[in-house]
Amino acid sequence: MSNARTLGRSRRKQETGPRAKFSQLVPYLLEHKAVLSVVVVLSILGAAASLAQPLLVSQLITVVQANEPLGNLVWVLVALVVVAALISGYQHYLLQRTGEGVVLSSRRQLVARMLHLPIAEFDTRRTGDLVSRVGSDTTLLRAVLTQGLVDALGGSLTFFGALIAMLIIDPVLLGLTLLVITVSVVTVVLLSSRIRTASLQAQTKVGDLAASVERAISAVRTVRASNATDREIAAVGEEAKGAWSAGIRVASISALVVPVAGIAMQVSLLVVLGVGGFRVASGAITVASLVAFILFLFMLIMPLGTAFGAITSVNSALGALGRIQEIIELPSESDHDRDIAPLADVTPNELSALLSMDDTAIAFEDVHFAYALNRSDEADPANESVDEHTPEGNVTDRQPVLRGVSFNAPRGKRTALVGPSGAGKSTILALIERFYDPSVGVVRLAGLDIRTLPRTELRAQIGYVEQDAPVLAGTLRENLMLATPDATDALCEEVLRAVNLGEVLERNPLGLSAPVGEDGVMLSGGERQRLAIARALLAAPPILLLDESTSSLDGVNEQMMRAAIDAVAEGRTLIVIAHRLSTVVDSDQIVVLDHGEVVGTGTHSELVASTPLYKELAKHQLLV
Ligand SMILES: Nc1ncnc2c1ncn2[C@@H]1O[C@H](COP(=O)(O)OP(=O)(O)OP(=O)(O)O)[C@@H](O)[C@H]1O
Repeated sequence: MSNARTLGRSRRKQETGPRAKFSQLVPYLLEHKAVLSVVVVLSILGAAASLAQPLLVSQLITVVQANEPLGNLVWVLVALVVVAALISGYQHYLLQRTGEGVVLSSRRQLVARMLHLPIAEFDTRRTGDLVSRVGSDTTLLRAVLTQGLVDALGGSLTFFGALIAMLIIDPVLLGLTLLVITVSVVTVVLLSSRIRTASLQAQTKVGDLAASVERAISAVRTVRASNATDREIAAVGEEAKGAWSAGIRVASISALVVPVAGIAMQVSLLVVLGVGGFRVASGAITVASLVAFILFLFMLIMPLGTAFGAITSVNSALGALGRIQEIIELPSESDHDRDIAPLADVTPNELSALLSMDDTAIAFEDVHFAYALNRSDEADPANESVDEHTPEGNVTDRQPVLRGVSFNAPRGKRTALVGPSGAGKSTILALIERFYDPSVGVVRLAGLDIRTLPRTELRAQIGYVEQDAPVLAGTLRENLMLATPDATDALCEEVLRAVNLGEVLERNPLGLSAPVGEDGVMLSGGERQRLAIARALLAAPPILLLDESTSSLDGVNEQMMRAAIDAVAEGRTLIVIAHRLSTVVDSDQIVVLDHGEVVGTGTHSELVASTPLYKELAKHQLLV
């Protein structure tokens, strides 16, 4: 398939967006089937109480006309009105509650799926848009129950009850009424699919807006420093305007629905009054019957009016559901495993034992890898071969990042990865963590292909210190305990001191409960990195991957960093990406990468002699 066609397809998909059917809502509703059954019973009772009222009124008129005693008729009528109102109030509460329940479970499902998505999904999706799906789209589901189902259910019962009663009273009048109603129903049905499309676009625009707010806020310092605040405000304003105009489009289509219901009401009332009056005069029906017929007419039209109104909210909910389901239906990270290889039957203890015996902790064997370029390249980046032609696009689109990488990281030793920026060093760590799978070749842990290991077991053996923003918003304690939720405070303090962060602990009276700020902004760059190292140290994994910060550190900080690395290196396999050669000269092994290829492996002195690129790097950093 040509790229142009792929692009055309993805653009079309973007315009119409993901669509949801009403049936996709059913699983959410089934979760609440007990409450919904109560609501159904209440609806039947409520409809019966409402439908009995015109009959009683008609009887009342007949009794008054015949000058007979009223008896308890009035009281029964009053009681019916009160019971109908109470039933409807309680039913409304139950539905609101269930609506909240649907929102809750959709949020839980959505977040659970999101956090299990393959890392490659996050490379191409916008954070703000994802957040907006959890926050905004899910709330729209509530309306299906509160405004949609209640009216559909209670309303349809009253509607059909009224229809039967009217048929019994006067089929001719009913025929005329139905004619008017049918025209209005057809009009509304025709409008409803347009409302759904417009609502979906509106929700997509809200997602775009959230993404652009997130973009500006997450880089607020850079934006401020670049004097770009006003431009960012304008850009966010544009997105807000997009959401506004999409909202206006929904409003203008749904505004057409309201008068249709009104007109149906008025025209049918006029017809019934006119023709009904004539039929009373001609003796075809009695006055009491006409009054009852008119009351039933209201019961017929009113649910129709509210149902017409609910069409907007139900269609908005279906638009939002489309965006929710789009994420929920994405394969999760581990869904790929079934296609790759059967999982090895190895317990965590066996894995640790294997690791403590094998001389090679991690091995790369002729590993090739390329990142998927964009979303239209829908094929799974984890499973694809670089040499394959995917159904969606030609692989010449995808730049190989690793090209035949092979090296062994010996157990208990320190291996350093060095090379120019973009050489593929961080990608190697990402493959060890199985954020991505190699296109060709194998990555082994203690001799086992890591694709045959459950990801949780694999990751339990590995500590990973990211290069950027390795600190989460929250407290020092929360950051430390991310991988080890049952660590004691004493242990936390010990690891902080081991990485020279004792001072951070002492400068705030809150100690471990001291907040670190969004992305750890309350800490310096060096402190952030060391906090991440302390976190890894607390988990005490046998293998540690460390992507050293590129930020330049002053002498003292650099010294502290080296001490921290020495502390974590003790007794474990360390693979460290070094941007400063000074950090790695004493490594047991240095692997030099260039353009995704290993161009040299050895110790510092060996590489200075054998590998011109390394010699060059060392010369630049004044090490030779
Ligand atoms: N998530 C991603 N999606 C697409 N391309 C990526 C992704 N991450 C990295 N790349 C690309 O892969 C190449 C290798 O990146 P990588 O981060 O592995 O290099 P590096 O050697 O660690 O660089 P640095 O020293 O600057 O951190 C780069 O060209 C980069 O643009």
